[in-house]
Amino acid sequence: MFFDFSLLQPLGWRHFFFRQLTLEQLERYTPARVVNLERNAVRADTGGGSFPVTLCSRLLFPDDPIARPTVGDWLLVEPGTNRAVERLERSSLIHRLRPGESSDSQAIAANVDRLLVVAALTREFNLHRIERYLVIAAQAGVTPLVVLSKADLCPDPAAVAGEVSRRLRGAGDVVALDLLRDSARDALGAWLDAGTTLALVGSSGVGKSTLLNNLAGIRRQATGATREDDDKGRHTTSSRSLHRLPGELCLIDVPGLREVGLPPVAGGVARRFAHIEALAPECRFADCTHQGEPGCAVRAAVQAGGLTADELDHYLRLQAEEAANTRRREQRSRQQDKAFGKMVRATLRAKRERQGR
Ligand SMILES: Nc1nc2c(ncn2[C@@H]2O[C@H](COP(=O)(O)OP(=O)(O)OP(=O)(O)O)[C@@H](O)[C@H]2O)c(=O)[nH]1
Ligand SMILES: [Zn+2]
Repeated sequence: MFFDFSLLQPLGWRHFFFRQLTLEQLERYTPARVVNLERNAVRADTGGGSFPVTLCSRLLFPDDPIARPTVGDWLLVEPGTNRAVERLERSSLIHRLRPGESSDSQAIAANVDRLLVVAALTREFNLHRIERYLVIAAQAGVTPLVVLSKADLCPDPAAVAGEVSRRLRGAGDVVALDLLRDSARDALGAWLDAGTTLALVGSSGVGKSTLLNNLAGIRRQATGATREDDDKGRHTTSSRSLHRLPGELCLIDVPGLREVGLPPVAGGVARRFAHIEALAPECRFADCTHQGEPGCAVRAAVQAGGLTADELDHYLRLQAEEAANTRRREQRSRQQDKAFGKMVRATLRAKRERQGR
């Protein structure tokens, strides 16, 4: 008796996941999507509502912490016991540098089709912060959709949208909205096919919950009151959830995502700034840093107006950050390997000594 897979489609199930299953797994387990994660409590859904699942120890303590199930992951669950025995390969993974002193990646959301980057058109508006999310999207291979909220508070939202759009260079879309009055579904409809999974990111107070409610068809009364200190701390829970919205949309909400350090893996910056990287081979020096060397094709592009100095400057800074994070991670894992090797040698030596006696 097989499970009815049509129940999973509104949850984002697709061929990519189905083809990972063996016949035996099909008979024994049910696929379930992780819809809530709070500390070690995991809830999943098979189409009929969420329920708690326990993770087998292999899933709970993988070699690489990034492999641990996160919101949006598909698990194979044993009916009856609700024990998850397997995590399916991900179609995408949004991750960032784990905040604090660590050099690890932190998984934010798995199996995401589009990254909804929300930024408010207020005094706190910051193009560089948006661009940072764009690198994270590029790293994950997920197309971004930038939602500029609070358009009603900005004298010329179209101009800002145009500026963001130029920076995107076709690698995503931009929409400016008054989230309290406009219909987000009308405005974003073209990008929201049934079965799409969105991940919602943006600073505190930019309107993420308002956008979620708007997409869910819940329109709160406009109070006219807007918080002035949008970027300042407001305590948010650590719970991350996947919400099911009308039109078979899944939206992953990541509260409290204020720090967005680039994950310690190369690739995101190069992909996001492919138009700059493509110029580098034209520089006179193969190791040109584009910081003032003669014959620099990248600086020449700035002179010619094809690139703004600000964009180049931010690219260089993000590139340095990504490289530093990656280096730190490699150093750490070398140290761990060394410590592990030392332990193995000590154990072998002890064994030899015991046998020698
Ligand atoms: N004028 C105006 N106010 C908005 C708009 N969108 C959201 N707001 C208001 O901005 C405030 C913050 O919105 P939220 O949706 O709570 O922001 P958030 O991003 O979910 O914030 P956190 O939960 O802290 O991450 C609320 O008072 C909203 O009513 C908009 O488009 N225009
Ligand atoms: Zn150069």
